[in-house]
Amino acid sequence: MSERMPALFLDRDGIVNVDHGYVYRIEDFEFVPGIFEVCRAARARGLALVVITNQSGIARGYFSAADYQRLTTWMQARFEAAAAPLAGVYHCPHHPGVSGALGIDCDCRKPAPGLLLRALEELQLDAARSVLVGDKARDIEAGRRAGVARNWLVSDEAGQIATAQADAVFASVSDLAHRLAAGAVSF
Ligand SMILES: O=P(O)(O)OC[C@@H](O)[C@H]1O[C@@H](OP(=O)(O)O)[C@@H](O)[C@@H](O)[C@@H]1O
Ligand SMILES: [Mg+2]
Ligand SMILES: [Zn+2]
Repeated sequence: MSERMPALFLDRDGIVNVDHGYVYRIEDFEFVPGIFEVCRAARARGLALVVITNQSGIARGYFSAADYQRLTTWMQARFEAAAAPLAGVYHCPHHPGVSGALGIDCDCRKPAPGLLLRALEELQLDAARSVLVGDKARDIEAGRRAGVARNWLVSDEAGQIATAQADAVFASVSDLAHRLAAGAVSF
């Protein structure tokens, strides 16, 4: 039996790309500075890269599942081209506050741990050696509930670390990239 790999779980909006609000068009998808450096550092340490994202814009009718998939396919190609291939991308299309089939109280919308638990199982990942990077308290909570060992918050809001119960806080993704390069923090 092969050994489970550790992972770097990445929130999407706010960590991979600038959160302009329910982004679904390629032309609105702006990579956050430093994200590829962080991902290459993780790959160099043997971590699989997995994106975990709430996409309630689908349930809300702001964009379609096909729109989401088109952007995701393009994003995956950009990661490949940056020598940081993604092992998986998991999304929650639901929102409990809307009508329709996707208007459910699901187990995958963060802070619920469902997407992480699915990725851990399907990709045979080791939560105890994994790291999650998110920009919201709900990302940190999902990571903790899934048993991810280290849950890091990127936030420029003072006081967020205590509220979010994060294991570390970074002012920006490029701040994290610089600290990794300097050896001040490691995967
Ligand atoms: O950060 P991740 O999980 O990758 O994705 C978040 C997005 O789905 C959107 O989530 C929304 O929150 P609500 O889903 O409406 O609560 C808002 O925060 C939007 O600005 C944001 O674009
Ligand atoms: Mg986010
Ligand atoms: Zn869901």
